[in-house]
Amino acid sequence: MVLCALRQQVLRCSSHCRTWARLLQRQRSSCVYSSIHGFNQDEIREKLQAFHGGSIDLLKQDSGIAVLTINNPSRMNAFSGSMMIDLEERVSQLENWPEGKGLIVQGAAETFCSGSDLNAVRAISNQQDGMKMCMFMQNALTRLLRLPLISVALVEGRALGGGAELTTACDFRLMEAGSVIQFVHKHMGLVPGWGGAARLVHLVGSQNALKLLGGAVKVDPELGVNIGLVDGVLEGHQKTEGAAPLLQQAENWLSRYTKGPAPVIQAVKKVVLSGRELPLSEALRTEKDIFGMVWGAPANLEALASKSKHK
Ligand SMILES: CCCC(=O)SCCNC(=O)CCNC(=O)[C@H](O)C(C)(C)COP(=O)(O)OP(=O)(O)OC[C@H]1O[C@@H](n2cnc3c(N)ncnc32)[C@H](O)[C@@H]1OP(=O)(O)O
Repeated sequence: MVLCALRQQVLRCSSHCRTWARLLQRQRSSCVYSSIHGFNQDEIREKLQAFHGGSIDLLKQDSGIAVLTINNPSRMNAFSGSMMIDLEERVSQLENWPEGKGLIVQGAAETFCSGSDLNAVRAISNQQDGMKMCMFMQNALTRLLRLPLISVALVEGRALGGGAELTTACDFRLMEAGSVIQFVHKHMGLVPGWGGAARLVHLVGSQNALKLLGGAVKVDPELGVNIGLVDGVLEGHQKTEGAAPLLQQAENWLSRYTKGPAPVIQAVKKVVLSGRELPLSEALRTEKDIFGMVWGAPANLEALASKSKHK
């Protein structure tokens, strides 16, 4: 009897291991570009490294919510080349965080991010380098969006150009009253290249995306909420007396979605992600695999044992 139960447990474990392996394989293929697309990650890393300044800082908290800070205040948190590399490394760390549940992406010193560092942009303004930088950032931001964590961009001050694109690589966007998201690319003779246009169309529809990009429209919190780009407006803590610090407000907002055991929250994100990205049949098969990982797992057994009512 005991042997039989043990055998069943071993079988269940090895089936979970196979499912994990398959899902991990899918996660590894999170990148859009690889060598088959002529993309050489080491080559572009070396080039980007030459444009240093600033950092991307990661704080993993015991609550399971991490904070990623874009930190280059003297340039309004513009992305230098070394920050692009930092971002990719921080995403790798988050991909390997079993206790993780949520992520807040913020800018340092009360502003979000003013896009690419224009000094680096000028230095690599030839077409080939621009394309390589674009592929590197699309890979990093696609992996950010595909993390098994529920992510929020906390927009304070300005999110311009690539900064606006970065907000779309999170599941949700929160804006402080008075802040602005603006796809200024048109004014720079550009279009988004970090995947921001494709994600924007998914978020707000092609009509609204065309208006925002074609008009380089300044999106304030009210417009953002109206078109479905923005999920919540936070009180400016400096202007509103008694308001909690913005990061605290964002953590409170996010915590309603991250409450619970990490494997369950990660599974929630994974089923939504597969529904969002995969054709229906494949999404259904992935959902089945993910379901198999939570079914009969500790959180499920505990919930069954507690005979909870959902009142
Ligand atoms: C595919 C990616 C496409 C892209 O992201 S292209 C880049 C798009 N972003 C931009 O064009 C932003 C340009 N900057 C601005 O419009 C303004 O600086 C901004 C952000 C509205 C802030 O204006 P102000 O508050 O008046 O402050 P300021 O202009 O004096 O800026 C303070 C210091 O920050 C610097 N800065 C701001 N954005 C930068 C950027 N993207 N790259 C490099 N440096 C940047 C700015 O040059 C200034 O430096 P400094 O004090 O003059 O040494």
